[in-house]
Amino acid sequence: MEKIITLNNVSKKYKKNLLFKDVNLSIFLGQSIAITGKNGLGKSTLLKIIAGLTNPNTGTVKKERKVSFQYIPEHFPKKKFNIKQYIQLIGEVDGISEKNLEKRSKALFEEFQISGMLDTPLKLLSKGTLQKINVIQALLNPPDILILDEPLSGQDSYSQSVFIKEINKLREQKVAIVMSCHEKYLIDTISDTVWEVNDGEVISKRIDEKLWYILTFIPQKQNNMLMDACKRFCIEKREDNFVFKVPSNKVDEFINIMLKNNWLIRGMACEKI
Ligand SMILES: Nc1ncnc2c1ncn2[C@@H]1O[C@H](COP(=O)(O)OP(=O)(O)OP(=O)(O)O)[C@@H](O)[C@H]1O
Repeated sequence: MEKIITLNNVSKKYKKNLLFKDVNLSIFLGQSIAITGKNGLGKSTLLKIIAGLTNPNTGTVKKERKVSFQYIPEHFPKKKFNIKQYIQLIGEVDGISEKNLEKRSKALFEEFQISGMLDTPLKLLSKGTLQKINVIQALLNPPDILILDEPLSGQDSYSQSVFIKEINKLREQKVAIVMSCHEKYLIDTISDTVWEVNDGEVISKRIDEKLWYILTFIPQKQNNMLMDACKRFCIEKREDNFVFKVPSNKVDEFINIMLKNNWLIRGMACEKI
């Protein structure tokens, strides 16, 4: 993998508040990094440093070559434009041809189910819809590095699944993804590396351990039979509760099948082996 960004001894503090010290990390094309950590420890600040929007107090962020960035902030600047005008403007700034922009944005509007609200001014949209516009904006013209601050905040579960699908397409195109994130299942689905911000340090971990989900379901109808998919993963039955152990790469599909077959989800936990 080609290295594109190197952080050398990066430290950041606001007045006496030291967020992190001597961070030495690299970003590679095609890598997908999730920045985790408790609220207020510096995840957004680290993203801004990588994007060149905030300077570190000490250390350097070295670009190994010319790279294109797309930074998606957590909060959206509420402009006077409506959705369509805003996306057209972004297309012009990015130099996307009119025809291409029309085709690509139409498909994304449909996918994110916002085709019916294209004339709505941005200032009237909910936070979740604004996040969708943010993500569409990034997908229109994939950069070398896509930086996302809390990309799923406010998004409904359907949009989350569209987002996951689109981000995985970008990973296939070797876009580097760096996002701050609290949702464990999202990290598991789209990240290969976690940077954990804690106690003034940023620790990098590869996600190479296999993750399993322990899921508890009960059937809604007494006569509902265990279908093949669940027979494979069932590890225990406690009264009406069936406990399943499912590998992370199968968990979405498994939950969908169960819900379609009228099972109710009662519990979910994660374990590493
Ligand atoms: N421009 C600034 N001036 C002064 N302090 C700041 C500034 N930006 C951030 N901070 C402080 O730095 C700390 C880290 O903020 P940051 O937004 O990076 O955290 P975070 O981990 O992204 O938080 P969250 O999970 O809540 O989004 C916070 O205490 C915040 O108040």
